[in-house]
Amino acid sequence: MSEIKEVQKDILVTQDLSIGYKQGKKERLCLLSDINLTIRRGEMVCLLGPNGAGKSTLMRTIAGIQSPLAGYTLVEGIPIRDRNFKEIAQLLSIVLTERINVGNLTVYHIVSLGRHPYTSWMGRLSEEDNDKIKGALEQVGLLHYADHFINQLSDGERQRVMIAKALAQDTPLIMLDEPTAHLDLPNRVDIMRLLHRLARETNKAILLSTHELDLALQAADVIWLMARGQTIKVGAPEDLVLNGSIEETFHNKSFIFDRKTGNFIMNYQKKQIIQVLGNDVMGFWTQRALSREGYQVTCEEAGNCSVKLLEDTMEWEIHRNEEVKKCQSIQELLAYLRTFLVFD
Ligand SMILES: Nc1ncnc2c1ncn2[C@@H]1O[C@H](COP(=O)(O)OP(=O)(O)OP(=O)(O)O)[C@@H](O)[C@H]1O
Repeated sequence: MSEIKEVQKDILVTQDLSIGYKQGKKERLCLLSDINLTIRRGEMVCLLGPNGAGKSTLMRTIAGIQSPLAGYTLVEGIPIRDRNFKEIAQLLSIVLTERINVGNLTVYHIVSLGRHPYTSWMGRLSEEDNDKIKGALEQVGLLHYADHFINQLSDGERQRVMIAKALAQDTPLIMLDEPTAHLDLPNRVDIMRLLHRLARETNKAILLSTHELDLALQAADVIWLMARGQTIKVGAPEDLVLNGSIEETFHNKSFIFDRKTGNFIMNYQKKQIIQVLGNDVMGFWTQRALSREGYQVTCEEAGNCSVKLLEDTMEWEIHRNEEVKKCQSIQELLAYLRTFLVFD
């Protein structure tokens, strides 16, 4: 009991958790064991990892949907294991990936479902329930949509409705399974920013699984980095970049993780070396285009070809042997380079 008291300052604690599957009477597939993780108040944690790493299994086990092979999860010091549905629903709320398709329900009605663990068996909403629903809609910026039917909303707005439902449920921990999966880039950014702001404003703990590495690196307070059979790496995104954990976890011969920008760059086979004179934004995009074309770009003198960037006029000057050719676009530059790649 003393152990449990000690960890109450953290909203979520996993203690010596083992996750996996029972296969038959004796066989077990243990994906990972001795998982000891915590999430503090006001913190947004992103769970990242390649396909099949065990993210969904970990999320389901934390949420009590799946039994752990060993160990347990505590939310505000209360063990999730063996709690009934209503008790768990007062400790954690879950936003699933699936797009909801309930056209004849209003936004208000859907968010009100979050109050289910608190209402009587008749489901009648009290004044407090209605206040929480309106407050949740306000927090996600959708109060003016309260009377709209869900099928009148965009995917981004629907996702915000589901987040409002979780807020109305008023649990210390909110878990989201790939919350940006069906969204375009502006909506993905909005949802991540919203979740980060909500963690701060509500002082709740937010845990989400995602494949959005770049967004997670920018928005998460903490990243849990999961790879099959390896201990979960935990840290601020920047620490995990600097210590090489991100690169190691997503290691693949098709792309390279650029520690300077936090981006993955496609790893093209380099056939030729080319000198590029000039840098800045024009240099960055020229280098990207040349890499795709199979050139290894250098600022040193190399080979028989160099590209000079004329930034004032946005032109590219190609010097090859004694010839000089000016191009007005990267497309033209690449087309020109291709003409003599064939003959070289
Ligand atoms: N019901 C099951 N019984 C046995 N093994 C399972 C079961 N569900 C998943 N697994 C295995 O557990 C491993 C982890 O799966 P999980 O879905 O947790 O990974 P994930 O990281 O969420 O993957 P993804 O990113 O593709 O969603 C996989 O190798 C999968 O084959």
